[in-house]
Amino acid sequence: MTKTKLYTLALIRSNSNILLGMKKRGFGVGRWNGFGGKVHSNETVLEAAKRELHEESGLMVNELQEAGTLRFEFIGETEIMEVHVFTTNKFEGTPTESEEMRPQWFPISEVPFDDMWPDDILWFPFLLKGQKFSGYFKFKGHSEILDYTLEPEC
Ligand SMILES: NNC(=O)c1cnc2ccc(F)cc2c1N
Repeated sequence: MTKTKLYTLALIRSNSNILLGMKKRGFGVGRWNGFGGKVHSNETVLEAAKRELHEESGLMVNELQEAGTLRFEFIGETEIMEVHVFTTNKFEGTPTESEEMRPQWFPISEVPFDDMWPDDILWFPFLLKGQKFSGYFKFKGHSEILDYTLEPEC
């Protein structure tokens, strides 16, 4: 019986740059990620996105734009990850390394897809165009996408 669990993912932009975090430990370690994590039972998805962003990067935001929704299935696991993706270019503070993440700005033209989750190169174009999206990815392990769907959402 599959169970869906809610997660957040925030991508922060500044002019022609995007902020990514090198995951220093745990799930996704060694990859450049957006900032996010699990949604707690006592908070909304938006509250969780703001909390996780601050915990992982030190940045504070008043508002986040909904960018899309991604669902991830991993072969052999019963949990479906439902990841709510947000973005903004309005933030306060300076990106600061945490125990989890080492933040770094990248020019949009130099996003290090080779060192990111393999789905990113597929949906980043929607994010960068401001086109909302919805995707589903079936993973075998953490690096092989067996199949996927990805479409624009109005
Ligand atoms: N910037 N992209 C991410 O942070 C990202 C992308 N894809 C994923 C797929 C499965 C998963 F468990 C996590 C991610 C993820 N953090």
